[in-house]
This record gives sequence, structure tokens and C-alpha cells, in this order.
Amino acid sequence: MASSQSPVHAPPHVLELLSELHQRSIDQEAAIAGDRKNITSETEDQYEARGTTTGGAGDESRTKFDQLMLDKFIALDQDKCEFMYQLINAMGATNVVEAGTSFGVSTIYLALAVAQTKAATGKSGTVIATEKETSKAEVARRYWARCGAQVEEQIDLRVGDLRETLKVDLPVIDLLLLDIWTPMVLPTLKTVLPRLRHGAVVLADNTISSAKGYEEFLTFVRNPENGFRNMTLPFNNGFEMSVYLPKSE
Ligand SMILES: C[S@@+](CC[C@H](N)C(=O)[O-])C[C@H]1O[C@@H](n2cnc3c(N)ncnc32)[C@H](O)[C@@H]1O
Repeated sequence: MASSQSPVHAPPHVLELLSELHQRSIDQEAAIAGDRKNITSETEDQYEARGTTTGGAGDESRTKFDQLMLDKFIALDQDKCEFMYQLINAMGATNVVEAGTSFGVSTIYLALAVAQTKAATGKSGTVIATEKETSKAEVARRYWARCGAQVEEQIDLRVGDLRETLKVDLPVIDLLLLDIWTPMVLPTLKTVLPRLRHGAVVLADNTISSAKGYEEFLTFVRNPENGFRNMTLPFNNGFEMSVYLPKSE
């Protein structure tokens, strides 16, 4: 049987750019740690162990971690990006939040899908991308410009700490991607939660390989009182899909 082709509809130069960027991300990760798991769990565990609040040893540890990640893509795996793209088209999602953005690889998939659902439904919508590092945000913008207006015009990139940048001007959200350091995951969800629509999807990356870092988040979404129904999708290292279905009052 023929293997399935990519579901992504995009001009050839965009597909070529995506392949190139995924490959660069994979090569970088291989060069650092052997595989993505080692970056996200070992390095993050060290980071988390020293704390994430300001002051004390946590600051020094965080600076080293941020410094290490400054030139790294750490892009979401291609099959996860394609799944997300399919899901947005299936849901007719038009308002999406991405935490975080890095050099903007997964953002390109989100933008392509949102452009298509907007065209199909006539609804308005935006991909709200978030990145705290100015230099990474600049590079992301350059890749989006290479993709063209179809991608570039969908994206509202908010540069700075997302715990601040997501506090304001959030439309009703259809989908939230959590692809960020694990200590930020639950604070991000709690910031966006009041704006999630009934049936919104929350996707969180590496929930198996970084299970320790995800403990608080998973406890929260798996508590039925919080209104989510959850499934760990069998992608590499785990990809948690939580659907927001709160009981009506
Ligand atoms: C795993 S990378 C995102 C990869 C991206 N989704 C992709 O597939 O190309 C996580 C990014 O989140 C950013 N980040 C970490 N903490 C943040 C915060 N508090 N606010 C905004 N961005 C943050 C990091 O600088 C990093 O670039």
C-alpha cells in the first residue's frame, strides 16, 4: 500500500523551506544531545530543579538554559505539525495561540491551516505567536516573509514573556499549542483558559519524555473538575490532546 502523502497544501517554495528547517532542527538536536528527549528532559529538569522564579540560583540556571537555546530551532516534529494542520482544517479553527514560537516552524503550519479555514468559512481569525527572545522573533519573521503573504498575514507575533503578552486582546480561542519549557505550560494554559471556546483543543508536546516537568499540567487537565478530556497521542515522546468540554452551568 502506498504511504500517505503530506496533507499540507502550500506552494512548493514553502514546502521546501519547511523540509529544510525541520532538517536543520533535527541536525542541531542531534549535535547537542543525541536526541530531543535529552534536550527537553535532562536540561529542563536541571533548570526546573533550580527554580524558575526570579532571584537566587534559579536566575543563573535560567540564563544558561536560555543562552543554550538562543540559536536552536527545537521545532515541533514534522508529523505533529501535519497532524495539527489537519486538526485545524477539520475543526474549522481560525483563532489559534502558539506558545512558544522560536524560529517559527510550527507557526507556518498553523498559518497555512488558518488561512485555509478562513477562506472556507468566511470567518476572521489569527495565529497568535509568542516568543520572548527578540533575536528569535526576528528570524521567525524572515522565514514567514519568505513564505509569502498567505502565511505572513495570518500571524500576530507577540514578543516578550507570554504571561504578559497573552493577558490582553485575546479572541475566543479554538486551539492552543503548548510547545514551551514545561514550567511555563500550566501558567500559559491558565492565562488562555478564560478565552477557550467549548470544544477547544489544547496540544502539549513531549508529555511522555518530559512527564516529570508536565506533572502539574497533567494533574490539572486530568482533573475532571477542570473540564478537559484527555488523550496521549502516540507520537514520538508523546503529544497530549486535551479537549475543553466544561459542563454548562
Ligand atoms: C520548543 S521552542 C518552540 C518551537 C516552535 N513551536 C517550533 O515548532 O518551531 C520554545 C520557545 O519558547 C520560548 N519561550 C520560553 N519561555 C517563554 C516565555 N515565558 N514567553 C515567551 N516565549 C517563551 C523559547 O525562547 C523558545 O524559543
